[in-house]
Amino acid sequence: MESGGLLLWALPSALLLALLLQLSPRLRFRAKVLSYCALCLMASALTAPACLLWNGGRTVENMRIIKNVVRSFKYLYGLRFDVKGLEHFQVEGPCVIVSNHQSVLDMMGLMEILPDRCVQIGKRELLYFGSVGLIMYLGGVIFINRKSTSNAKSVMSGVGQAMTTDNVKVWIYPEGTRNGNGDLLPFKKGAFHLAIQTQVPVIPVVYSSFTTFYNPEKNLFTSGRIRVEVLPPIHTSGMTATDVTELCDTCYTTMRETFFRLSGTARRVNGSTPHLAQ
Ligand SMILES: CCCCC/C=C\C/C=C\CCCCCCCC(=O)SCCNC(=O)CCNC(=O)[C@H](O)C(C)(C)COP(=O)(O)OP(=O)(O)OC[C@H]1O[C@@H](n2cnc3c(N)ncnc32)[C@H](O)[C@@H]1OP(=O)(O)O
Ligand SMILES: CCCCCCCC/C=C\CCCCCCCC(=O)OC[C@@H](O)COP(=O)(O)O
Repeated sequence: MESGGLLLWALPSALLLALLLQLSPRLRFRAKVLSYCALCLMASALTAPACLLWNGGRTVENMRIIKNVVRSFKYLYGLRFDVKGLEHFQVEGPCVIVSNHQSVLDMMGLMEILPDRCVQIGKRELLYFGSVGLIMYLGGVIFINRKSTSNAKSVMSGVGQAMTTDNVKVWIYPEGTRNGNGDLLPFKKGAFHLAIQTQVPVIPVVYSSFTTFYNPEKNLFTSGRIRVEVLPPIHTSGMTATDVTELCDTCYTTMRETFFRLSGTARRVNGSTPHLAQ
């Protein structure tokens, strides 16, 4: 096609698309989320060869490369992180880090503060997200089958051994799924079993609510500021399987209080009308 003809089609199409994006908040929201997914896919495809060349294959060392790439994404989406308590990551040896999980945007918050030699536990399905699955595999992400408790448990006990022999930290989202409703879901216990089985500290990390700048129900995806707090380690030496529930409850209560404080929002009591957070 001649360049004049191309211009005749391309220009009005671009203008029409821009107009549609302006008119429809839903379309604008979807386009922005889609752009995030495309960015992740593209960045992963470009970073994977660098990981292979630099470190030769699947290793936690690749997380440093991934982290440096992902940390630049926040500028594209106007997101800023105010981080407190990073000194609590300075523990000797392995630990289990637990944090709240609100959306796919959490990857940016994760990479903002990810300590060295730290891998995440992720659902098995992520492995099939094209280049994103590949980069996660290369970074050493541990994939679990959430549909099979026995499989998840046996993978987790293998993780425990690797943590101590390879001096690796593990990052787990104890809610077990994304939750953007302005509260925390009840915690699953795998992270706390792992910490007690390996006798390593649990370090809770809390991200403030995204709801003021990211809310799929309201087609909202704007720039925003996220407050992050790394809480002091909870030591597990001497704890046994009978302490799992108490450890899990302590973490949940502390993280939920911190979440409401950081978000400056209301506290829900048994799903009822929220009371103002103190
Ligand atoms: C360069 C550009 C890059 C672009 C960006 C791309 C990528 C960036 C790269 C890397 C980033 C990766 C980030 C990955 C994030 C992934 C996020 C997720 O996928 S979250 C979902 C997956 N994670 C989890 O589910 C973890 C939390 N879940 C659990 O801990 C669960 O307990 C479980 C182990 C999965 C099991 O769950 P299930 O529902 O099946 O059972 P229950 O929890 O109810 O437990 C039943 C029963 O078993 C006991 N239990 C649990 N675990 C253990 C254990 N390890 N040992 C012994 N017993 C265990 C539990 O206590 C229950 O018993 P009881 O009721 O008696 O207490
Ligand atoms: C050739 C295959 C093409 C596949 C296309 C896949 C498109 C998606 C591409 C990129 C998305 C970027 C996602 C970054 C990683 C997000 C990790 C994440 O947040 O996973 C969610 C998981 O914690 C919990 O899942 P659920 O809330 O239980 O659900």
